[in-house]
Amino acid sequence: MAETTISLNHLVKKFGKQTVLADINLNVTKGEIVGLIGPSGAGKSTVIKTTLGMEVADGGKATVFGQIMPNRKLLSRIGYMAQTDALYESLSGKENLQFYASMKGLSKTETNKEIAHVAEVVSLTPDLSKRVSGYSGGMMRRLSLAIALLGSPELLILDEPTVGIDPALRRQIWKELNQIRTEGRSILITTHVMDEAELTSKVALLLDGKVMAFDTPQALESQYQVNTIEEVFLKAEGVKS
Ligand SMILES: Nc1ncnc2c1ncn2[C@@H]1O[C@H](COP(=O)(O)OP(=O)(O)OP(=O)(O)O)[C@@H](O)[C@H]1O
Repeated sequence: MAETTISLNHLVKKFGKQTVLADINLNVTKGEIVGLIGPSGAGKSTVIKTTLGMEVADGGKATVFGQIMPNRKLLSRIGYMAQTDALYESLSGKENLQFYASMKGLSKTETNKEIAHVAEVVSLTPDLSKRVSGYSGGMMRRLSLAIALLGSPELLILDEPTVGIDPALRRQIWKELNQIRTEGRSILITTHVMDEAELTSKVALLLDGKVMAFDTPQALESQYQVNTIEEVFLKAEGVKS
Protein backbone atom coordinates (compact mmCIF):
# COMPACT_ATOMS: atom_id res chain seq x y z
CA MET A 1 0.00 0.00 0.00
CA ALA A 2 1.19 3.52 -0.80
CA GLU A 3 2.71 5.45 2.08
CA THR A 4 0.42 8.08 3.58
CA THR A 5 1.91 11.57 3.84
CA ILE A 6 -1.13 13.47 5.14
CA SER A 7 -4.06 11.88 6.90
CA LEU A 8 -7.03 13.93 8.05
CA ASN A 9 -9.60 12.03 10.10
CA HIS A 10 -12.94 13.55 11.07
CA LEU A 11 -11.34 16.97 11.32
CA VAL A 12 -13.56 19.68 12.83
CA LYS A 13 -12.78 23.39 13.01
CA LYS A 14 -15.03 26.14 14.32
CA PHE A 15 -14.56 29.88 14.47
CA GLY A 16 -16.92 31.09 17.19
CA LYS A 17 -20.34 29.79 16.23
CA GLN A 18 -19.33 29.09 12.63
CA THR A 19 -18.42 25.49 11.87
CA VAL A 20 -16.06 25.78 8.92
CA LEU A 21 -14.86 22.18 8.84
CA ALA A 22 -17.63 19.79 9.88
CA ASP A 23 -16.03 16.41 9.14
CA ILE A 24 -12.99 16.36 6.89
CA ASN A 25 -11.50 13.04 5.81
CA LEU A 26 -8.65 13.15 3.35
CA ASN A 27 -5.44 11.28 2.59
CA VAL A 28 -2.45 12.35 0.55
CA THR A 29 -0.08 9.53 -0.31
CA LYS A 30 3.54 9.59 -1.40
CA GLY A 31 4.01 10.72 -5.00
CA GLU A 32 0.55 12.22 -5.27
CA ILE A 33 -0.73 15.72 -6.11
CA VAL A 34 -4.03 16.31 -4.34
CA GLY A 35 -6.00 19.36 -5.45
CA LEU A 36 -8.36 20.95 -2.97
CA ILE A 37 -11.18 22.82 -4.68
CA GLY A 38 -14.36 24.45 -3.45
CA PRO A 39 -16.18 27.77 -3.47
CA SER A 40 -14.61 30.83 -1.87
CA GLY A 41 -14.96 30.58 1.90
CA ALA A 42 -15.48 26.79 1.81
CA GLY A 43 -12.55 26.31 4.17
CA LYS A 44 -9.65 25.29 1.90
CA SER A 45 -7.11 27.49 3.70
CA THR A 46 -8.52 26.31 7.02
CA VAL A 47 -7.88 22.67 6.01
CA ILE A 48 -4.30 23.60 5.20
CA LYS A 49 -3.71 25.61 8.37
CA THR A 50 -5.21 22.88 10.55
CA THR A 51 -3.08 20.27 8.79
CA LEU A 52 0.01 22.31 9.55
CA GLY A 53 -1.07 22.92 13.14
CA MET A 54 -1.33 26.68 12.61
CA GLU A 55 -4.97 26.40 13.65
CA VAL A 56 -5.97 24.04 16.45
CA ALA A 57 -8.68 21.55 15.47
CA ASP A 58 -11.82 21.31 17.57
CA GLY A 59 -12.16 17.63 16.78
CA GLY A 60 -10.59 14.83 14.80
CA LYS A 61 -6.96 14.29 13.98
CA ALA A 62 -4.41 15.56 11.45
CA THR A 63 -1.27 13.49 10.96
CA VAL A 64 1.65 14.29 8.68
CA PHE A 65 4.34 11.64 8.06
CA GLY A 66 2.42 9.53 10.60
CA GLN A 67 2.81 12.05 13.40
CA ILE A 68 0.12 14.18 15.01
CA MET A 69 0.27 17.85 14.13
CA PRO A 70 1.32 20.39 15.28
CA ASN A 71 4.87 19.05 15.39
CA ARG A 72 7.63 21.61 14.89
CA LYS A 73 10.21 18.93 14.03
CA LEU A 74 8.30 18.06 10.87
CA LEU A 75 8.22 21.60 9.53
CA SER A 76 11.67 21.30 7.93
CA ARG A 77 10.25 18.47 5.76
CA ILE A 78 7.36 20.61 4.53
CA GLY A 79 7.43 23.46 2.00
CA TYR A 80 4.50 25.76 2.69
CA MET A 81 3.24 28.61 0.56
CA ALA A 82 0.51 30.67 2.22
CA GLN A 83 -2.07 32.86 0.51
CA THR A 84 -0.36 35.94 1.89
CA ASP A 85 3.32 36.39 1.20
CA ALA A 86 5.74 36.37 4.13
CA LEU A 87 8.56 38.27 2.45
CA TYR A 88 11.13 40.79 3.62
CA GLU A 89 10.41 43.67 1.29
CA SER A 90 13.53 45.66 2.12
CA LEU A 91 15.68 42.71 1.05
CA SER A 92 16.30 41.47 -2.49
CA GLY A 93 14.68 38.31 -3.84
CA LYS A 94 18.00 36.49 -3.48
CA GLU A 95 18.45 37.64 0.11
CA ASN A 96 14.96 36.38 0.95
CA LEU A 97 15.83 33.01 -0.56
CA GLN A 98 19.15 32.93 1.32
CA PHE A 99 17.37 33.72 4.59
CA TYR A 100 14.82 30.93 4.16
CA ALA A 101 17.50 28.51 2.97
CA SER A 102 19.42 29.11 6.20
CA MET A 103 16.18 28.57 8.19
CA LYS A 104 15.83 25.24 6.41
CA GLY A 105 19.41 24.37 7.35
CA LEU A 106 20.83 24.18 3.83
CA SER A 107 24.61 24.34 3.41
CA LYS A 108 26.19 27.19 1.41
CA THR A 109 26.77 24.98 -1.63
CA GLU A 110 23.25 23.57 -1.48
CA THR A 111 21.83 27.08 -1.05
CA ASN A 112 23.49 28.39 -4.20
CA LYS A 113 22.42 25.36 -6.23
CA GLU A 114 18.86 25.42 -4.89
CA ILE A 115 18.41 29.16 -5.40
CA ALA A 116 19.56 28.87 -9.01
CA HIS A 117 17.07 26.04 -9.59
CA VAL A 118 13.98 27.47 -7.86
CA ALA A 119 14.52 30.95 -9.36
CA GLU A 120 14.61 29.32 -12.79
CA VAL A 121 11.37 27.39 -12.12
CA VAL A 122 9.48 30.61 -11.35
CA SER A 123 11.36 32.72 -13.95
CA LEU A 124 12.81 35.14 -11.42
CA THR A 125 16.49 34.71 -12.25
CA PRO A 126 16.90 38.18 -13.85
CA ASP A 127 15.11 39.88 -10.93
CA LEU A 128 16.87 38.22 -8.01
CA SER A 129 19.03 41.21 -7.08
CA LYS A 130 16.08 43.65 -7.06
CA ARG A 131 14.47 44.65 -3.80
CA VAL A 132 11.17 42.88 -3.16
CA SER A 133 9.48 46.24 -2.47
CA GLY A 134 9.84 46.86 -6.22
CA TYR A 135 8.27 43.51 -7.19
CA SER A 136 4.78 43.22 -8.69
CA GLY A 137 2.15 41.11 -6.88
CA GLY A 138 2.76 38.22 -9.29
CA MET A 139 6.53 38.39 -8.74
CA MET A 140 5.98 38.22 -4.99
CA ARG A 141 3.80 35.11 -5.43
CA ARG A 142 6.53 33.57 -7.57
CA LEU A 143 9.16 34.34 -4.93
CA SER A 144 6.93 32.78 -2.25
CA LEU A 145 6.61 29.65 -4.37
CA ALA A 146 10.38 29.55 -4.91
CA ILE A 147 10.85 29.70 -1.13
CA ALA A 148 8.43 26.80 -0.62
CA LEU A 149 10.35 24.73 -3.19
CA LEU A 150 13.73 25.34 -1.51
CA GLY A 151 15.46 22.24 -0.16
CA SER A 152 13.29 19.75 -2.10
CA PRO A 153 10.84 19.12 0.77
CA GLU A 154 9.08 15.73 0.87
CA LEU A 155 5.73 17.52 1.15
CA LEU A 156 4.57 20.76 -0.44
CA ILE A 157 1.45 22.52 0.80
CA LEU A 158 0.55 25.29 -1.62
CA ASP A 159 -2.37 27.68 -1.09
CA GLU A 160 -3.30 29.09 -4.51
CA PRO A 161 0.27 29.25 -5.79
CA THR A 162 -0.56 30.34 -9.32
CA VAL A 163 -2.74 33.39 -8.62
CA GLY A 164 -1.52 36.30 -10.74
CA ILE A 165 0.78 34.07 -12.80
CA ASP A 166 0.46 34.03 -16.58
CA PRO A 167 -0.45 30.83 -18.48
CA ALA A 168 3.03 30.11 -19.91
CA LEU A 169 4.68 30.32 -16.52
CA ARG A 170 1.83 28.37 -14.94
CA ARG A 171 2.57 25.57 -17.37
CA GLN A 172 6.26 25.68 -16.42
CA ILE A 173 5.35 25.51 -12.73
CA TRP A 174 3.08 22.51 -13.30
CA LYS A 175 5.92 20.79 -15.13
CA GLU A 176 7.98 21.17 -11.95
CA LEU A 177 5.11 19.94 -9.76
CA ASN A 178 4.84 16.84 -11.94
CA GLN A 179 8.57 16.29 -11.66
CA ILE A 180 8.20 16.52 -7.86
CA ARG A 181 5.45 13.92 -8.01
CA THR A 182 7.59 11.53 -10.04
CA GLU A 183 10.32 11.89 -7.42
CA GLY A 184 7.85 10.39 -4.92
CA ARG A 185 7.25 13.65 -3.08
CA SER A 186 3.71 14.79 -2.25
CA ILE A 187 1.74 17.97 -2.90
CA LEU A 188 -1.48 19.36 -1.42
CA ILE A 189 -2.58 22.33 -3.50
CA THR A 190 -5.62 24.62 -3.47
CA THR A 191 -6.73 26.24 -6.69
CA HIS A 192 -9.54 28.17 -8.29
CA VAL A 193 -8.23 27.29 -11.72
CA MET A 194 -10.20 24.27 -12.85
CA ASP A 195 -7.75 23.50 -15.67
CA GLU A 196 -5.15 22.96 -12.97
CA ALA A 197 -7.43 20.60 -11.06
CA GLU A 198 -7.40 18.40 -14.19
CA LEU A 199 -3.64 17.98 -13.74
CA THR A 200 -3.78 16.56 -10.22
CA SER A 201 -3.66 12.89 -9.18
CA LYS A 202 -6.84 13.38 -7.15
CA VAL A 203 -9.31 16.17 -6.57
CA ALA A 204 -11.02 16.81 -3.23
CA LEU A 205 -14.17 18.87 -3.52
CA LEU A 206 -14.92 20.79 -0.35
CA LEU A 207 -18.55 21.76 0.29
CA ASP A 208 -20.47 22.40 3.51
CA GLY A 209 -17.43 21.61 5.63
CA LYS A 210 -17.02 18.14 4.14
CA VAL A 211 -15.11 16.47 1.34
CA MET A 212 -18.07 15.80 -0.95
CA ALA A 213 -16.04 13.99 -3.60
CA PHE A 214 -12.48 12.65 -3.65
CA ASP A 215 -11.10 10.80 -6.64
CA THR A 216 -9.04 11.10 -9.79
CA PRO A 217 -10.26 13.84 -12.17
CA GLN A 218 -11.25 11.18 -14.70
CA ALA A 219 -13.24 9.16 -12.15
CA LEU A 220 -15.07 12.27 -10.93
CA GLU A 221 -15.92 13.32 -14.47
CA SER A 222 -17.35 9.90 -15.23
CA GLN A 223 -19.20 9.75 -11.89
CA TYR A 224 -20.85 13.13 -12.55
CA GLN A 225 -21.23 12.31 -16.27
CA VAL A 226 -19.43 15.45 -17.42
CA ASN A 227 -16.26 16.24 -19.35
CA THR A 228 -14.41 18.65 -17.08
CA ILE A 229 -13.70 19.26 -13.40
CA GLU A 230 -15.32 22.66 -13.79
CA GLU A 231 -18.59 20.91 -14.65
CA VAL A 232 -18.13 18.51 -11.71
CA PHE A 233 -17.73 21.55 -9.47
CA LEU A 234 -20.84 23.26 -10.85
CA LYS A 235 -22.93 20.12 -10.74
CA ALA A 236 -21.89 19.32 -7.15
CA GLU A 237 -22.76 22.86 -6.05
CA GLY A 238 -26.07 22.68 -7.92
CA VAL A 239 -26.99 19.38 -6.29
CA LYS A 240 -26.44 21.04 -2.94
CA SER A 241 -28.97 23.86 -3.39
N1 LIG B 1 -9.02 33.16 11.87
C1 LIG B 1 -10.30 33.18 11.54
N2 LIG B 1 -11.23 33.70 12.37
C2 LIG B 1 -12.55 33.70 12.05
N3 LIG B 1 -13.04 33.18 10.91
C3 LIG B 1 -12.17 32.64 10.05
C4 LIG B 1 -10.76 32.61 10.30
N4 LIG B 1 -10.16 32.00 9.27
C5 LIG B 1 -11.12 31.68 8.38
N5 LIG B 1 -12.34 32.06 8.85
C6 LIG B 1 -13.62 31.85 8.17
O1 LIG B 1 -13.69 30.50 7.77
C7 LIG B 1 -14.30 30.37 6.47
C8 LIG B 1 -13.38 29.62 5.54
O2 LIG B 1 -12.25 30.43 5.26
P1 LIG B 1 -11.04 29.88 4.35
O3 LIG B 1 -10.08 31.00 4.21
O4 LIG B 1 -10.56 28.61 4.91
O5 LIG B 1 -11.80 29.60 2.97
P2 LIG B 1 -11.19 29.27 1.53
O6 LIG B 1 -11.98 28.12 1.00
O7 LIG B 1 -9.71 29.10 1.62
O8 LIG B 1 -11.58 30.59 0.74
P3 LIG B 1 -10.87 31.29 -0.55
O9 LIG B 1 -11.09 30.35 -1.69
O10 LIG B 1 -11.67 32.55 -0.72
O11 LIG B 1 -9.44 31.51 -0.23
C9 LIG B 1 -14.67 31.80 6.05
O12 LIG B 1 -16.01 32.04 6.35
C10 LIG B 1 -13.74 32.67 6.90
O13 LIG B 1 -14.33 33.92 7.14
